[in-house]
Amino acid sequence: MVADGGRGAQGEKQVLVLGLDGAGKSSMLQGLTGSGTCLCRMSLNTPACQLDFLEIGGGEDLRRYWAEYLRRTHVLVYVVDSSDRRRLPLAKDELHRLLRAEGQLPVLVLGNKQDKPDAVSVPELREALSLGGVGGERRLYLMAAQLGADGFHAPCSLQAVQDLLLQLV
Ligand SMILES: Nc1nc2c(ncn2[C@@H]2O[C@H](COP(=O)(O)OP(=O)(O)OP(=O)(O)O)[C@@H](O)[C@H]2O)c(=O)[nH]1
Ligand SMILES: [Mg+2]
Repeated sequence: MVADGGRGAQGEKQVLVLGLDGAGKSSMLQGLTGSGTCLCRMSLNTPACQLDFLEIGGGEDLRRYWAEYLRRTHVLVYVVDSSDRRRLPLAKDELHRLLRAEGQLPVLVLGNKQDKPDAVSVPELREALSLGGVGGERRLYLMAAQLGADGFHAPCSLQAVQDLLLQLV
């Protein structure tokens, strides 16, 4: 691989996966890449390119490092636990901190755990995360997801995630 100091490596696209602890980041990576282990770095070969996923944990101690990984990233996946109503304001603040740090980066927000009875809907999530005001040139998508209820992955939603990522990188 050529060390180009930026986002140029042809064929390899870095997908940064962030979100509060327990949001479902590892569940998404396990579902997409089919790997049973819980590593924070995984690759997925598609006909178009190789998607290199990098997950940084969402615990309070790790969040302060999130922004440092944005520069080499082609697309940010931000996973939110839609049933964690108490921490939606925190998830919003952390997301907007990232959006301010990188003005152009494409973002896919996943409203995860839609299977849970207390999950907020996609329109409610758009409101709670203040996504309506994110405008300008940025490509930002919000998708409902159900990434890993007790090891169960909804294959359709994972395929949709992969398809959208390939459009965004
Ligand atoms: N009900 C339900 N549970 C889910 C879903 N996605 C993930 N989980 C569960 O939520 C818990 C946390 O998921 P992880 O994927 O480990 O979360 P994470 O974002 O990687 O968390 P950290 O690595 O600690 O930052 C696990 O017990 C998962 O099985 C979902 O869509 N529905
Ligand atoms: Mg994890």
